[in-house]
Amino acid sequence: MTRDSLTAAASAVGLSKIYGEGGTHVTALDNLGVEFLRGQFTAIMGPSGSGKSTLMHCMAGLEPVTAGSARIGDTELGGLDDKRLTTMRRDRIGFVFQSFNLLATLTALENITLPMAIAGRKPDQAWLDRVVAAVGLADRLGHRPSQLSGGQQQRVACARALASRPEIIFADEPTGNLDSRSGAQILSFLRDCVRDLGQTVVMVTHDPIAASYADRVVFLADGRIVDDLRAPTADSVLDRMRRLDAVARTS
Ligand SMILES: Nc1ncnc2c1ncn2[C@@H]1O[C@H](COP(=O)(O)OP(=O)(O)OP(=O)(O)O)[C@@H](O)[C@H]1O
Repeated sequence: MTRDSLTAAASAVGLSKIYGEGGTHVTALDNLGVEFLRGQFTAIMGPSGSGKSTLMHCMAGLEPVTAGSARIGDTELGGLDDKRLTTMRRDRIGFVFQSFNLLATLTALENITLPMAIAGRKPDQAWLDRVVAAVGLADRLGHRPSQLSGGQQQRVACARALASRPEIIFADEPTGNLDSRSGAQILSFLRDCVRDLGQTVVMVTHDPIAASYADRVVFLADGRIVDDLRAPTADSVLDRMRRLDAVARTS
């Protein structure tokens, strides 16, 4: 079986998102189609305002779509009421944001296990040990966020996203607030989770080096997918960005 014959962890068909109405409306996503395959690390790139965050928010059920379909696995998000959407996000999706969103009063371990505690689920201890070892935080589990560096805090946020073995992790510029060394640790970690643990990760980034950790880069412009690059390197990503920029300036 080739990787491309794997099933989609998330998919969009004819996805449109329009903010506002009448003369002030903004078309953030324009009849977009995409599949994010299981066990792959996909980066989403594109100029500011091209719709990257909107795409991720619609795919994660954080924003309602205006038209078309957004699915997690076989589940059509448009068909879920608020309660089912909340449960689906909690049970099937992991999130990593630019601001780490950790609770200041909880320890690293409590932050990691909080979503499962809220869901009333017991963590799989062997898996949790593996995740904690993979993020290299075994000796920091009793620390509170203020006692951790930015990179360590983001590693806690990654471990929290992974703890419940979600079907897909959405990461919105996870290295945006980190120095390059801490950023490289997070990116290596996400890549290893995909390669070694079979995790599916979709990450928005502006950084060609960050994108080069992915298996695939999807480029957005004006709410549409305009390019799709496999096995990216920082150079090949930069090259595509320059080409797309040149096309945008002449059109
Ligand atoms: N809540 C909102 N209300 C109105 N317009 C919005 C809203 N959120 C986003 N937009 C608009 O939708 C378009 C796409 O925004 P989005 O944040 O998805 O882009 P992006 O590619 O993630 O940008 P950036 O790289 O700057 O974060 C932009 O024109 C933006 O101004």
